Amino acid sequence: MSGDPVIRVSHLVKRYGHADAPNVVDDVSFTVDQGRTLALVGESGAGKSTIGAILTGLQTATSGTVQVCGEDRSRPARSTRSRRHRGSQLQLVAQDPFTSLNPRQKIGDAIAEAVALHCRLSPSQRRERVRELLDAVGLTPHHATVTPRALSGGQRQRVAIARALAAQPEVVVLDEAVSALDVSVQAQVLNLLNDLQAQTRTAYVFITHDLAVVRQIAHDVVVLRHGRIVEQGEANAILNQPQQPYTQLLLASTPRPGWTPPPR
Ligand SMILES: Nc1ncnc2c1ncn2[C@@H]1O[C@H](COP(=O)(O)OP(=O)(O)OP(=O)(O)O)[C@@H](O)[C@H]1O
Repeated sequence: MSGDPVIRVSHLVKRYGHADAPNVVDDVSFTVDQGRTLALVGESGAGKSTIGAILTGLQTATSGTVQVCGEDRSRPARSTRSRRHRGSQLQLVAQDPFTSLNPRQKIGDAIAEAVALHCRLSPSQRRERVRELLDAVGLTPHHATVTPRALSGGQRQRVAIARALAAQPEVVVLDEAVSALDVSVQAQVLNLLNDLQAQTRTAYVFITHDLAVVRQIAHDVVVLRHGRIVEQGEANAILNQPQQPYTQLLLASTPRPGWTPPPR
């Protein structure tokens, strides 16, 4: 894998519905290397989630190609085996883990289920792996015994991350994964993601409308508007010296480090 991007998206186009419908993703190309975080940013309707849905196989591209770990993902998986194989390479963490967590299932069982799907382990090895995953995301064995309702939003998002990591994927796509959290909890989850990445070299595709979040997590940025790339490059360059008026406008509406709230 060394040196090869884990994600390669080339000339991606997506239209919903008839052939004359507008392209909601229009000729988008980017790569993501192992151990790096690419942020897809842009205002509502820019096409960010559609790109995430194509990467995760929930949507099919109209044209263009998507490769994950060198394998073509442009067509949907045909078999359960192929879906599982793809899941072992790429996992999704969505904005609201309530949609992916069964409200009646204990957290330990939810994580054990994800472990069992991707690794052949004995029951005792599986319990050990669940403990390791809970520990990796800053939760305790006690949390394994409760249902999602007993957890805070930040803790639920940690569970969603643990479930994604159970597959030991090369890539995690995070679609507005911290948007619903308070800023301080957001910072904790972003720190956790950074720490996990340093250990595992997992690549992240981070979908967000929030440039303050981009500042904390991204190595590279793709700025989208109406489905097209406005600007792309290293996060430092884009955030500190944006070249395009649209990026400048996005940045101007985002608090910067050192920003203090106006007096009340
Ligand atoms: N299933 C669908 N059918 C038809 N149109 C869709 C569908 N999903 C998204 N769209 C349209 O595609 C465009 C891009 O939507 P998308 O959700 O990808 O944007 P986004 O940048 O993620 O926005 P947001 O931040 O609001 O989620 C929008 O105009 C949206 O209405």
